[in-house]
Amino acid sequence: MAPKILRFQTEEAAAAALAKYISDLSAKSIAAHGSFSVVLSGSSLFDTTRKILEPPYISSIDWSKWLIFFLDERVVPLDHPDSNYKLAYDRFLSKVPIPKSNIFPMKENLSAEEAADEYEQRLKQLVTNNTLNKSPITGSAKFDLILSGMGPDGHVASLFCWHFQRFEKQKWMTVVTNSPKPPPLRITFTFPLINSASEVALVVIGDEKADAVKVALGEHASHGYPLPVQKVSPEGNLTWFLDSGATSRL
Ligand SMILES: O=C(O)[C@H](O)[C@@H](O)[C@H](O)[C@H](O)COP(=O)(O)O
Repeated sequence: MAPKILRFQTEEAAAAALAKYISDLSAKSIAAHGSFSVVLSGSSLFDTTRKILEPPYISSIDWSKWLIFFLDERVVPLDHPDSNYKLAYDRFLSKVPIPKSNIFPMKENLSAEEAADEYEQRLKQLVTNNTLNKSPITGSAKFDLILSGMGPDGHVASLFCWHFQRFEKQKWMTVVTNSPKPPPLRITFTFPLINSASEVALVVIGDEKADAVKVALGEHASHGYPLPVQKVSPEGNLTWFLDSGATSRL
């Protein structure tokens, strides 16, 4: 399906639209199957998700039905300043009544390979016991929503331009040992898992993202050696949330 490209004059307007989009999807998913599975990336995403913590959403959303997963994680303890879990907890999860048992961080104190395998097995188990939906096309977990940022180089999750992990076809999770964005050791969803989702929102704010947005969405969008973000093509819907900085080169 063609992506929906939402352009906003200001980051404030993008944040307001993102909060409504998340809230609507939460209500729709809970009505359809009793839960809302949400995958979070890291970094600046939590600036733009801030309005979900404000009225009316903070009290209208049924937080008890949310299930939280992590798109990528740095291989550090969960209370380390570099941890995506810690960032999500500090900026978002600690402020809403999502039951702790509904939050699925990657395991600490394992090697990167062990932690990636363990997370993949845990996701498979959650599909088997019907906690997570399953894609009828790929057989992968089918998340209700993946909320992802994009790096200035067009990376998503920890899938980077010149790294082989972006071509993974089988595994749901993989390891990156030399991330150009520090820290270097990471665990990440692969494209087969990302693209099995019902909805992916790409939240891209600021003019340092404008070049990659131009490559991905511009009139002469490159198809030669696509940026990782250009490989985001979910079974369901893809929605871009962009501010005027990010679209300044379109
Ligand atoms: O581990 C991380 O850093 C993130 O999960 C990563 O994939 C992030 O979404 C992009 O790097 C964009 O980050 P910014 O929004 O800060 O540019």
